[in-house]
Amino acid sequence: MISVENQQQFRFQVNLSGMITILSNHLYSSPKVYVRELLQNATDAITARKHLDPTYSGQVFVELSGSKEQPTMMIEDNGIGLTEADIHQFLAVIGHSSKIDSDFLSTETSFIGRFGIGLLSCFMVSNEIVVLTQSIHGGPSMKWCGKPDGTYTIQQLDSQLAIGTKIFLRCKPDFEKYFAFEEVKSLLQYYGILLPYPVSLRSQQQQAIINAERPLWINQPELANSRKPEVLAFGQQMMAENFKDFIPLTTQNGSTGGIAYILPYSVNLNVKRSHKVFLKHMLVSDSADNILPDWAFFVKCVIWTDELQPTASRENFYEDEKLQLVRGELGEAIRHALTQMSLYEPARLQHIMELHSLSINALATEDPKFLASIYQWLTFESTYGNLALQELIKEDQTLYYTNTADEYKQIANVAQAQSLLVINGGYVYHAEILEKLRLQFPKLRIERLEPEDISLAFTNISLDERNKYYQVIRLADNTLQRFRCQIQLQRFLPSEVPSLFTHTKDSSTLRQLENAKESNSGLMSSILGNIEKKFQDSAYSTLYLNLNNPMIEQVFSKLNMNMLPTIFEVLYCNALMMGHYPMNRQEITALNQGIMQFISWGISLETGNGGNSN
Ligand SMILES: Nc1ncnc2c1ncn2[C@@H]1O[C@H](COP(=O)(O)OP(=O)(O)OP(=O)(O)O)[C@@H](O)[C@H]1O
Repeated sequence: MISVENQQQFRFQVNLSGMITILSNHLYSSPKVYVRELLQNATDAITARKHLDPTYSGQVFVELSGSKEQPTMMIEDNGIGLTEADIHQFLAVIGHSSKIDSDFLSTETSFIGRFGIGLLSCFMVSNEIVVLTQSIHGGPSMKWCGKPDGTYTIQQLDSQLAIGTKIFLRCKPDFEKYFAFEEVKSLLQYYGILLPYPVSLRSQQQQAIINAERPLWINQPELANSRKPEVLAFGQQMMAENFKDFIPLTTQNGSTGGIAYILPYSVNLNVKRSHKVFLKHMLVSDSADNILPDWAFFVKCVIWTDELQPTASRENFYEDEKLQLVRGELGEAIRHALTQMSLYEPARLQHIMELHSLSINALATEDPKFLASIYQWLTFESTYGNLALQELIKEDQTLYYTNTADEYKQIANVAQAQSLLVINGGYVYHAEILEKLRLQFPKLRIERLEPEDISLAFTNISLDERNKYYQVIRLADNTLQRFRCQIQLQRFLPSEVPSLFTHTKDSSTLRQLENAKESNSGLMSSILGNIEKKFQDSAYSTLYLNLNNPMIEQVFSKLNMNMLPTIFEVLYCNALMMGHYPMNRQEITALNQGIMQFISWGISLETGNGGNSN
């Protein structure tokens, strides 16, 4: 064993160029972010100076010069500057930031930077970073020169500079486009459009003011409603979408606010959420996906916040309690605005709901209060057409709804012809919403309709008819017994529908078990077989045959008894297909044999042999 006295301590060595490769390949989305990091540092330096003198007004100046082959950039701020000690402590130590205490995750800060790595992003576009700086705390002006191999030099300047910092970058070969005037201008605008102090850009030939006007409603989103054209134009500029409507957002403490622009087209639930977020006036992300509740996928937001913590890549925010609170409150602001619209601007709400029913429905299933305030405007497919619930309620009858689209398809024709109001609950969230409404508002008379309930609207055949067709009904029952299906001869509308298949819950379970058994073998199949036995006695389905239908009428009154078993089997299989029920092996075989039989009858008729053999 090595004794403690013999142990030697070493320091980790950092391979800076390796780290830069990691950062540029995995942390930063593009070399463009060097502009963001420089602008952020300048902003933080101005904020730090403002802490000492709140009346101080900051400014940032960017200059592009050098030759076409090797352009250079200089960014100058009149912020707090750095002393020689600051340089050694912060500029030259990777991962050390002057902007935060050691326990940075729990500390609130008025600065954007916090990780002490942002400046390294400049090495993506330059092989040298030169910093000239004069601290507000006095001391000589300093020059620091850092290289990507991890070496740096530091020297005192002979002359005294104005308080602030100038950073110089010389472009690496092949990165010239990141130093082009238009590119730098658009990057500065992209990140710095909302900065509260002037940012300007100059080259030998051109100059530009980056953030000429800062909208008034940025600090007071409630003002946005009275400046609609301006706010919509801002949305167009920010997100290149032709928005028509928006909802201003603020949280209770006022530290986060923004504009939720309503997307002018429908989107599906899986659409990528991407909101633009400004942190302390600087754009940090244009693809933040965790700042609003999931249901709010019908809005694209511009958010500004002073309180959230960005991740090191700046592309998203830490999932902490603060973010959860902010997300909840921003969601609440949208919900509140929609509820207010339901009271005072129903047409506006209706328009939004038509475009974004999926999102609104998702919210309605989550939130009973919201559901209560907007349910009248929810639109459903029904046997009376596509109508808002308030129209359907006016009909003054029970609102039946099916649980699935298949159930609806199966009974819609019949229900329609009998003026029965049935809603298709098969769309995403619809059955869930109707069930919630049923429990929340018993007065609305909403009922779940099982396919077997539809027979309530059928007319029984007369006693005479029953006697007349007794033999045929028995034969039909016997034929379909092997499918555990019973026959009901009734009259219903529309008369074009010859038959209708319905089944009980047990029968539905049994059908699923049978199908599962067919596609499994061995042990699994015998387990399923045992379960199946439990349902066999109670699992009956019903095939309603419609005596109003001329073909059924003929089947019962005119046909040769020999042909009937095949006809009933095919009618049964046809009704299954119409109801979109998967068929088992026995049923498919019956259908095949039936079709063959019909073909052979057809041929016999053609050749004059009659059509009554089997
Ligand atoms: N323009 C500037 N004025 C004054 N100090 C600066 C300036 N730019 C950089 N610094 C100093 O250099 C340090 C390192 O900067 P860097 O951008 O690497 O990290 P950061 O801004 O602290 O954190 P982050 O990595 O989150 O951006 C800063 O903490 C700050 O002390």
